Amino acid sequence: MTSHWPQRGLYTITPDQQDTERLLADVALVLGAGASWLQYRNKTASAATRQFQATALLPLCRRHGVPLIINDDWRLAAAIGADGAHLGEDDGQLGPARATLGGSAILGASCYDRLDLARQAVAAGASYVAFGAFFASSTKPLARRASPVLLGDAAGLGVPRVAIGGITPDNAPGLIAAGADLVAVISGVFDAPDPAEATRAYVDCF
Ligand SMILES: Cc1ncc(COP(=O)(O)OP(=O)(O)O)c(N)n1
Ligand SMILES: Cc1nc(C(=O)O)sc1CCOP(=O)(O)O
Ligand SMILES: [Mg+2]
Repeated sequence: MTSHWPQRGLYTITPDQQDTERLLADVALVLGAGASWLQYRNKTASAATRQFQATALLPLCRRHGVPLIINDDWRLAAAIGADGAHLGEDDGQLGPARATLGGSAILGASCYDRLDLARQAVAAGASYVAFGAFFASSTKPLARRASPVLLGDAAGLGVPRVAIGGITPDNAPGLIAAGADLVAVISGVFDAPDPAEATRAYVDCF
């Protein structure tokens, strides 16, 4: 269901950035340097700011041919015409999201350290499954931890496997070798002194 988008590569996720100009400038650098997918995630902004920032990111993503996926809120994705949504355990059901966003939308599901959740997610309409956290994450220090073995165990699900959590250009190759199709990164890209250079370092892992 994600077929017209790249099925491998760097999946960048935005940080909690309140300054929209800075957000757009950093995302432009990252997309220009070869990121394959972008997720808009802002856990601290108001609903109005999230709508404003997500709307502003959409033409930028379109210019670079990169899908824009909205974290947590499939209704926002539908409202602005984004390419998909990412739902975790507290973010509602996949079924209504798929019914509203349509068959070609990218619909991601957090599966943490659980293959059973991944199987259920695919049955409910997920177009990719995400596992993590594989390493200690400064963004989410309390994230439960997953083993890379899970990525191999999920090989037969028929959807891309996304790895997340504390991923760096040094540890990404091990996850890719274990079966990750995309690696999802926040701080390793957006906290780097040069986000474009950091992006290229991840892209070179594939
Ligand atoms: C690609 C990807 N994987 C996992 C998550 C985490 O989702 P969730 O557990 O809902 O946590 P929050 O991101 O909402 O804090 C994700 N966003 N993206
Ligand atoms: C948002 C998120 N979800 C995780 C999970 O394990 O489900 S880990 C995580 C944080 C990812 O950020 P960073 O690349 O800075 O570690
Ligand atoms: Mg969530």
